[in-house]
Amino acid sequence: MAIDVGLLNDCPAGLPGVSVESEDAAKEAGLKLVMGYHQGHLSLWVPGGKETPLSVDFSHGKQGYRLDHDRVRHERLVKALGKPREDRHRVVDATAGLGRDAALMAQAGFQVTLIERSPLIHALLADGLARAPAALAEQMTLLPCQDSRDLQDSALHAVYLDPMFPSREKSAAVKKDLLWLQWINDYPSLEEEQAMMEWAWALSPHRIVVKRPAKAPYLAGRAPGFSQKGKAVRFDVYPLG
Ligand SMILES: C[S@@+](CC[C@H](N)C(=O)[O-])C[C@H]1O[C@@H](n2cnc3c(N)ncnc32)[C@H](O)[C@@H]1O
Repeated sequence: MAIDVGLLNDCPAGLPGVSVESEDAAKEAGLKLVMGYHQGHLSLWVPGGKETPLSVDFSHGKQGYRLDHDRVRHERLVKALGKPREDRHRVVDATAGLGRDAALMAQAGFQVTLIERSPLIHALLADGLARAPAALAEQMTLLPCQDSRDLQDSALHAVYLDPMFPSREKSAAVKKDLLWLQWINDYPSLEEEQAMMEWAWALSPHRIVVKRPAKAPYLAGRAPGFSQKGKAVRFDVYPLG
């Protein structure tokens, strides 16, 4: 079950969580995470913890480096997407999360529609996009917080899926941001995975690309046409036409 997050007074209105006056109050209330503004970014962090707060930043740090024009075409995700055909440059990122993969796809030249159903993660993403470089932000459209399966769309190059998958590693080895995402999100059931695949199929994109941990079973048990394999993750590609 997802945990409750402490919401400081400066958080956007309407988010789910427990209102707290201060970080100390969140800690005293036993809340594992708190949300508020840190250095001008909407952020999530462990109250009283030493870890750097988590926010979405498309300009600096590791993400900024990966977005370099020359590097992006070497990314396995971009290879898995292949070259867009005709005038189909649009990709639906149905599990947008913190928008990292969406930014790679946008930088590779795709027009990306981002969908995120967790209100807290959606708020982080919206804040990051509001600060993103204009050229990148123009390639990315964040829809209002919703379940992607409510979307009907057509003429897509690809639907991209990166649903949560339980980590096999011990907590200390799991990256901080991944661990925190795991705290506030529930894992999809097999039925949900199947529904996600069926929805993606029904949109008739040229291909569906699914990100999985390297050793994880195929999403919804469906074998892909081929995979782009890396050490830690692989991208399963379902060419549809
Ligand atoms: C592993 S994260 C994705 C990380 C993302 N690829 C990135 O680069 O930051 C999965 C995200 O998908 C979202 N999600 C899962 N099922 C969804 C659905 N049916 N509709 C919209 N969002 C969904 C979860 O809330 C979670 O934030």
